[in-house]
Amino acid sequence: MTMALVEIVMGSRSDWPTMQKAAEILDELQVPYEAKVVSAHRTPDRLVSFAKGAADAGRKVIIAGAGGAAHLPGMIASMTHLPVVAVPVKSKALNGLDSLLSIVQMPKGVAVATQAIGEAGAANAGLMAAQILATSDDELAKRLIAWRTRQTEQVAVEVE
Ligand SMILES: Nc1c(C(=O)O)ncn1[C@@H]1O[C@H](COP(=O)(O)O)[C@@H](O)[C@H]1O
Repeated sequence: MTMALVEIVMGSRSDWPTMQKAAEILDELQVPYEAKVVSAHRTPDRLVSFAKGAADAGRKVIIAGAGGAAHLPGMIASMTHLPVVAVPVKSKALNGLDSLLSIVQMPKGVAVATQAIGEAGAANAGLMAAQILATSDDELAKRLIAWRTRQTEQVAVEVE
């Protein structure tokens, strides 16, 4: 069995349609991952055990998505040295601006790599996680370069 290198965590099952976009990119790049629901607010004990155990469990990067009062990515980052790539999920009430502002304004000393709001941000979170892993994995770096080349070719066809 291949060990998951990336953990995709989200505050609620309702975030999955967004966070699935990260999973799709990781699938395309053949990066093994797991996905689970963890909430700083609703399941605080589960959050602590996940965040404190993630490195020992073999994870190298954490992707964390949450909406509204989105404290999940920052709280995870406070309890692990692993890079946390964050996705502000688009909220119904405020279109994700609340999620973005909750996530992005981290205090100095605890870093979170915040992506754009919604599905594009989730896809880019998958790419960013792969790019981090590719710094020590030459085969993955080749797959990333090929992925980008295909994207460039696709755009070239579309604009012709
Ligand atoms: N922002 C957080 C956290 C957290 O940050 O710990 N836990 C759940 N949530 C968010 O609440 C929103 C609504 O959740 P429900 O759809 O379950 O009511 C979701 O976008 C989730 O990420």
